[in-house]
Amino acid sequence: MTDSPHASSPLLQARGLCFSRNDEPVFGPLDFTLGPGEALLVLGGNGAGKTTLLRVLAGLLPASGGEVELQGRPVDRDHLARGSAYLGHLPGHKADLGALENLAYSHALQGGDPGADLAAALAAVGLAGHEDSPARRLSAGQNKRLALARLRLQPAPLWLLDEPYANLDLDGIALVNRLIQQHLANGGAALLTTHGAYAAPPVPVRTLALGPARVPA
Ligand SMILES: Nc1ncnc2c1ncn2[C@@H]1O[C@H](COP(=O)(O)OP(=O)(O)OP(=O)(O)O)[C@@H](O)[C@H]1O
Repeated sequence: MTDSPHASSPLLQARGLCFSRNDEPVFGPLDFTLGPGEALLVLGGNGAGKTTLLRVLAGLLPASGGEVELQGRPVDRDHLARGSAYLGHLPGHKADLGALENLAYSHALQGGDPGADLAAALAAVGLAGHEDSPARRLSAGQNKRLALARLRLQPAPLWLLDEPYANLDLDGIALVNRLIQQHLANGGAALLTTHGAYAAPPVPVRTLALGPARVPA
């Protein structure tokens, strides 16, 4: 996926990465690496900091300390945002725009290939026939599928998937697994969280355990 002079470096490397809120540690310090073709499952109970970690790696939140490198280069939040594709709990679609318009909007925003066949991308996630449906009229699972179409078109090597199986039927779960498999086979990497005992990526995964959530005194 990269032909940079740093191609032999891990795709992602975190050293001493930590995040605190109001001086209360949420996670870390964490040290981990993720190579091309690898998946890392972030484990931890409710409130352990899994979403926060993914948001820090997506450049959406500032780390409180530590360093992150992408393909051997130290990166700031802007680089993280550009070098990763984040699939969060909330799909972030424009409620009044149709599925195809939403996809076109996010695709343009991420600087995607202007020649991409967006209708085919919708069909590939099972949304053929919903091109003109406003996002507010899509079900939770259909909104997740629309977010998966966006993810599939994003050229970022690092995928950050927060509960990617949530709201999906069995066919949708298989779709996520296929997308992860293809992404890894293409030299990408994925960090993901899942609470679902019913779903896990069909690839060897390493795990990263976050500590238990803090219980207020
Ligand atoms: N916007 C916020 N403002 C203040 N505290 C927050 C905010 N978002 C999360 N937190 C707190 O940060 C901690 C970590 O939350 P986070 O969402 O990262 O946990 P998680 O491991 O993803 O949990 P879950 O499994 O329930 O999704 C929790 O204690 C949570 O209450």
